[in-house]
Amino acid sequence: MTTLQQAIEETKIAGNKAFVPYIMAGDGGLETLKPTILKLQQMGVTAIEVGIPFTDPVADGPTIEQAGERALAEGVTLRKVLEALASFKEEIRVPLVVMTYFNPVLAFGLEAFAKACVAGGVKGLIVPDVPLEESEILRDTLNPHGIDIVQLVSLTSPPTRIARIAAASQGFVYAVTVNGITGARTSFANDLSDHFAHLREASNIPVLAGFGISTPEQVVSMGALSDGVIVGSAIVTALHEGNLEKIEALVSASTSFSGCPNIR
Ligand SMILES: O=P(O)(O)OC[C@@H](O)[C@@H](O)c1c[nH]c2ccccc12
Repeated sequence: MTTLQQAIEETKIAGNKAFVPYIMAGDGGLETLKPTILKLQQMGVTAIEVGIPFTDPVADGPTIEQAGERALAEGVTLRKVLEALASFKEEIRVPLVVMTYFNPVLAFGLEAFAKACVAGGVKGLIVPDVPLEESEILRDTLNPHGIDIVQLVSLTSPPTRIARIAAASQGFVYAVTVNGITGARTSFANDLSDHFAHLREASNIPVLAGFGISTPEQVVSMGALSDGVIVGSAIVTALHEGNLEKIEALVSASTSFSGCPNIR
């Protein structure tokens, strides 16, 4: 079992759901990266998704796109983020999952990127613009360094594709809960339970739900269908506004499952 999967399984054993916040590295300046990660870890998050700012973030809605623009204006790059992580690696106890588009990785050089990830203590990678069919190169390069490649499943994936993605994904399966881009949503399709039941049946690693989740209530309802949640835009907004109470409320919703029979 990988470190990432292990961290998620531990939340399950404790009767809780995984809570994985997404942050935009360098939003507010690269010097905020360390205090932000340490703060989230202190709040009890399961893992942290560290976003790399990119000029053409095709899967992202306005909240994350704007956070990326702020970080780019601070001169933040993939290399600088990985170097910053390496500088306080010993203090990081939660697994970090880097989320980047493929272009910066290609520009970095795959093997050099893998080594820089190891130096930064990175445990997983999400590259949304590399489809399953092209993802072997990532696994071949990163797996020997102990880094998982997390795959995304969309709501519209047919069952045969869901099975292939679930089998290839490592650490966890990222179940995208909406059709479209990242960003807070007020409602979701109401037929998600069949989709999640099928996905969990097809996966022998945890299934986490992400996209659109922005309130404690949504953490609870999506957590009930899955092994945990990923929250991006709502966290990015709360960090930008310095609203730590909002983050605490979201995290504590993921632990409200204690004592409930585990539905899996
Ligand atoms: O922002 P949201 O709607 O809470 O969605 C999570 C998301 O931000 C994070 O996982 C993410 C940010 N950018 C992405 C691009 C693709 C896949 C996932 C992501």
